[in-house]
Amino acid sequence: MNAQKKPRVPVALTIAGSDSGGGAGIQADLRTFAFHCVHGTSAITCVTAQNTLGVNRVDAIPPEAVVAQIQAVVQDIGVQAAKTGMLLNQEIIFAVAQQVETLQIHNLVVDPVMVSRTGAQLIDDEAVKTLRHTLIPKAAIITPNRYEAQILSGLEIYSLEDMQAAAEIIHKTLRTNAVLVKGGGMQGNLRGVDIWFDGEKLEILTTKQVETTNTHGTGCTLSAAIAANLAKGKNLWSAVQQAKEYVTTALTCALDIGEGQGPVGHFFPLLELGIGE
Ligand SMILES: Nc1ncnc2c1ncn2[C@@H]1O[C@H](COP(=O)(O)OP(=O)(O)OP(=O)(O)O)[C@@H](O)[C@H]1O
Ligand SMILES: Cc1ncc(COP(=O)(O)O)c(N)n1
Repeated sequence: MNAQKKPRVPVALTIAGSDSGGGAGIQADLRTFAFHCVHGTSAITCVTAQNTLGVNRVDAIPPEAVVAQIQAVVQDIGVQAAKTGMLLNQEIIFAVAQQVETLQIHNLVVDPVMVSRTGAQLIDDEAVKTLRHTLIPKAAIITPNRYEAQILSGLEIYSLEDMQAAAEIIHKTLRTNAVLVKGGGMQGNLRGVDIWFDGEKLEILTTKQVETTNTHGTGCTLSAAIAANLAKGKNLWSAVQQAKEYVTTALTCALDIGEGQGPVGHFFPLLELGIGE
């Protein structure tokens, strides 16, 4: 049995960390998969004690346990797409990259989670190196935010031109199939503008800017939505465009909970249709 076994419904796998506050990580990914009518499966890499104010503690799951979760899902259920989020350390990254290769997991979205929006470093320096060399080259697309794109490209990013240059450098030096540099961390009217580059097409993705500080989990949600769309058989460019629309809608429904940055509202668009009241 391999990753391509066809189930009745599309299946996606998230390989990521748990966020106790429910805003990002595995919790955001599974809600996003469900909203897209894709069956969500998970391999948990670490457990964070976190809320809207920040990350208080992180406990790693042993790499063998991460591998066992991936194998349990893929060997029985099969997955049409997968995403990675917070992978924490180089042992986990290496183990995940090996499983992607061995189990032939296709349609892989790598969200190279390194620094959270609250400024917390979420992965150590050795792990960044391993991510570059083992997992990133296997991805259909990688989705760095502004700060991650700076680390991966070696450029300081302040303008649209900087974002475009970073996307081109990342594509060239890391040999990725496609890259989406996300602009949630940009200032002024660049906030929410993303850059796509696949070696041929350089595109600027713009949607309406949402005036909210409740943006926790936007990156996780975007990459999970891309994976969900790929699991449903959409091509990469359509998957990205539709995921961008979804994250914008979820942002307009962001939740004002906690004292810090609240999460996006994954299912709250349904309330407008009178479902879930
Ligand atoms: N205020 C906003 N208005 C519109 N779109 C936004 C806004 N903030 C973020 N986005 C969009 O959300 C998506 C995620 O980008 P962002 O740069 O926030 O990722 P991130 O930093 O990885 O997210 P996370 O907070 O999960 O780590 C992108 O498509 C980005 O353009
Ligand atoms: C488990 C986990 N995964 C990813 C993020 C990044 O999300 P954010 O930048 O919104 O904090 C996070 N904070 N926690």
